[in-house]
Amino acid sequence: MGSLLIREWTGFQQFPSATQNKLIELLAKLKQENVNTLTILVMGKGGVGKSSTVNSLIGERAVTSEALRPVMVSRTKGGFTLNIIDTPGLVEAGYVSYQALELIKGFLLNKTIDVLLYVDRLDAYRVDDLDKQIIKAITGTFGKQIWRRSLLVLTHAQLCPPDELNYDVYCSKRSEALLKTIRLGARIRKQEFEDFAIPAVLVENSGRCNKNENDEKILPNGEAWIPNLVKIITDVATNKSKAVVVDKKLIDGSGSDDKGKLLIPAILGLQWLVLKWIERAIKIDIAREKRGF
Ligand SMILES: Nc1nc2c(ncn2[C@@H]2O[C@H](COP(=O)(O)OP(=O)(O)OP(=O)(O)O)[C@@H](O)[C@H]2O)c(=O)[nH]1
Repeated sequence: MGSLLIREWTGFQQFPSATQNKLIELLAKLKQENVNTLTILVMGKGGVGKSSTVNSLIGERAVTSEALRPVMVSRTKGGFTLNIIDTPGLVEAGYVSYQALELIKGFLLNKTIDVLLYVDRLDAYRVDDLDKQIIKAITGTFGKQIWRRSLLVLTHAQLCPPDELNYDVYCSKRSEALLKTIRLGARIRKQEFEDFAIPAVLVENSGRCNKNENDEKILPNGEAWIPNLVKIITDVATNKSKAVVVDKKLIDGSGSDDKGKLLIPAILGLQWLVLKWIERAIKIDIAREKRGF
């Protein structure tokens, strides 16, 4: 982290004062809980709006799109440090990019992930097996616990739903479909998943996003989305679950496969017993043949 450049959070001044006031309140709340640093990891497929969301949160064009490697942007304000890690898309030629995951893993070594933003588009209508494979790969890399520290972020939220569906109904259908995919891909029991409820948050990064009378960017339902996104991030960061420490053990053991690894000695032992049993049976057979049976 020697070369890490931590700059003053000047982009903060770009937010309208109504947003600034709400953010100051949220930062004060974090301080009360002794949270002085937040490290947010942003992941998802390519082109879903990861970099744009990072820039919206920072309030400046801090990262450029199509980064081939993870990039961390760090900003400080009043003793608080915000780190946001933008990552390359997790799909390459229609498959999960394990190369991208390896790069992300390596970059995260010795860092702690406080919150994961899993980004997808609100205006995509399908969830398919590839989505499930991506969730599986993330879970395999960081362990199931990462989902307790995550938010589902849906970009392109300023849309007109198809088939004249009501906006809220459309949004909940899309987020439910993605949350179900997360549950199935991460193999989390339904009850457990419902207990820790991953929040879904809507985002509109476009410069053409509508604004309210206070100049804040709003969603079609009138909600100012930047303060709402930051609020949900702070809720997740303080939800009493453990942050994900990316150490060598996690990287080598790759999280959720640990249970499988524990079974390896048992399987080897069983194999040895079976071999011994076969050996014994063969010896008995040979002895019988010698005795002329
Ligand atoms: N209308 C609209 N466009 C968006 C939104 N978010 C991102 N975009 C656009 O979608 C395109 C892709 O956005 P990026 O932020 O580069 O997406 P990314 O996920 O970082 O892409 P990769 O770096 O390739 O993985 C860009 O042209 C953005 O301007 C959004 O909320 N609304």
